[in-house]
Amino acid sequence: MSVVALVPAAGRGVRLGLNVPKALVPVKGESLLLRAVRGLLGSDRVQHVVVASPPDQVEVVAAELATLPNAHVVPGGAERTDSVRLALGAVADVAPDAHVVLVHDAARCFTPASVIRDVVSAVEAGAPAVIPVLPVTDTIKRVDESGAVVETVDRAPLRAVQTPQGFNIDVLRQAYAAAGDIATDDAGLVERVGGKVHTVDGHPDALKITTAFDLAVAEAVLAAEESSPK
Ligand SMILES: Nc1ccn([C@@H]2O[C@H](COP(=O)(O)OP(=O)(O)OP(=O)(O)O)[C@@H](O)[C@H]2O)c(=O)n1
Ligand SMILES: C[C@](O)(CO)[C@H](O)COP(=O)(O)O
Repeated sequence: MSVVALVPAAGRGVRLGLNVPKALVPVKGESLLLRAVRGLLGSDRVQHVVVASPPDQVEVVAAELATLPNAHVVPGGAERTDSVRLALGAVADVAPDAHVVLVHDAARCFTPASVIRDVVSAVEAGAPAVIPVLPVTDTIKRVDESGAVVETVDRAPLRAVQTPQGFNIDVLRQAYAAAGDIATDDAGLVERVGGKVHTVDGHPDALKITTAFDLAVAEAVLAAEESSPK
């Protein structure tokens, strides 16, 4: 029985604005993708990784990951949902004994190993779906079409969702078989088919790099890690 991670990495990174697929953007000389895949395999709880690459960059992405054992590359799709679906389709060949599947954004490459392990452990303990979450720290308002505030939302029960999201593989296959349209959140697809989604603690370092500001934050995180004593 093995754990396989799917890494959607086929996004264009439009909001980052560097004219290169975001997964291939380097931070201190190493791409987000290389860091994300190495983090998964280095957690010691993930045996195989299937990366969904920009379709026109499959060879580039394969070369980027050539030093990592058990990293496999497939062409991704137009939307994140398509990329995850294509990677999920490759699991039967890559890891036929997989019982747990993680879905982890390449853009969350600084996720600590402890979060990856906690997600895998919770699925192995019997949860059909598990997501890492953080409390919402901002004040949240609901507004109308004109932008006027309708109410102040109670943030106590709200959580911001990170990856890796973990699933019993049969549950994720069932959720994707039923998914008709675009959904950026895999656990949301499980909810739609009536599956229970559990949470574990996320981590601030698992931020999704979307904008230039996020990239600057990630560089600061890395610099802090490198300067902290082991
Ligand atoms: N067609 C797509 C779109 C996104 N992703 C991946 O899904 C993750 C989350 O998407 P996001 O952060 O929105 O990335 P981009 O789509 O690249 O960003 P943008 O919308 O700014 O272009 C990323 O790892 C991205 O590579 C993917 O595999 N296939
Ligand atoms: C899965 C996810 O990372 C959870 O925050 C997120 O939903 C990815 O897609 P999005 O386009 O950034 O919403």
